[in-house]
Amino acid sequence: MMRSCTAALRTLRVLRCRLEGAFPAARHPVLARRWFSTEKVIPKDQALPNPSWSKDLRLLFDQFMKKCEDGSWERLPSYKNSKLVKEQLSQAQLFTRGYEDGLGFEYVMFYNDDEKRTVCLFQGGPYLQGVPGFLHGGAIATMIDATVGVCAAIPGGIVMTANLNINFKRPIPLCSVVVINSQLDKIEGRKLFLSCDVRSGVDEKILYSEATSLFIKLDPEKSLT
Ligand SMILES: CCCCC/C=C\C/C=C\CCCCCCCC(=O)SCCNC(=O)CCNC(=O)[C@H](O)C(C)(C)COP(=O)(O)OP(=O)(O)OC[C@H]1O[C@@H](n2cnc3c(N)ncnc32)[C@H](O)[C@@H]1OP(=O)(O)O
Repeated sequence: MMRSCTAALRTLRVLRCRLEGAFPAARHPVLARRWFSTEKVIPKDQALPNPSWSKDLRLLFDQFMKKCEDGSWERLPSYKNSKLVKEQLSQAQLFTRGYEDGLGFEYVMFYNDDEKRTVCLFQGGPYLQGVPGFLHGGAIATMIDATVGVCAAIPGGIVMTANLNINFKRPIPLCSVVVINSQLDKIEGRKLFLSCDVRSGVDEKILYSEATSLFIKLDPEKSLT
């Protein structure tokens, strides 16, 4: 337990250094305060298997962890209640991480720096229902946004979604596992263009959705509000 906490803290410190390096956040007054508070962090990595994960999600997770062994891919940890926010926002947490295990968004992301790709393994739980038996389109859009967002933020620093275009081709059964595969296509000044597809987990035979997106690197001189 002690060892895993220390390892988690070390990973968090490394991630923070990487984010600080990648993000000129220190120069953006509002976001820097929110993201890089020096308050003690209480880590709970939710991007790790829990009992709600299906056999397919576990299998894909294990396959990607194998790909991490040679360093080409890395798993991106997630921290609930990680005190990345100041006191007035202490109730705030990442939208996708606000559910009990298995009920909402269960996912883990992996990043490949050489290929500028992010893959998200996602299992959408029963609280994400839209049409009975299927995932709500907003939940799918959320996970697409989160995946391409991470794919943009790692090379791009502090970015926000300016445009997200999704074609929903097939409905995604509730509680099934899908693979969201995103890549950075091009950078033009502050603009980052990304694309992604969503396919059925394990066999990847069913193409559920396709999306393109535009992320904009925030200009530290401009106010967000
Ligand atoms: C991504 C998160 C990083 C955080 C990482 C930290 C921890 C990781 C943990 C979790 C990660 C979770 C990831 C979640 C991702 C979720 C991301 C979001 O959902 S963001 C919320 C939704 N988006 C918004 O609310 C943005 C609202 N819009 C704006 O605030 C602004 O429009 C702007 C996007 C900031 C851009 O404004 P700005 O003034 O800076 O730029 P300009 O308007 O001057 O435009 C610059 C350039 O871009 C062109 N542009 C702008 N918008 C569009 C558009 N919609 N379509 C096409 N082109 C656009 C504009 O024309 C300019 O072009 P040019 O320079 O050629 O003239």
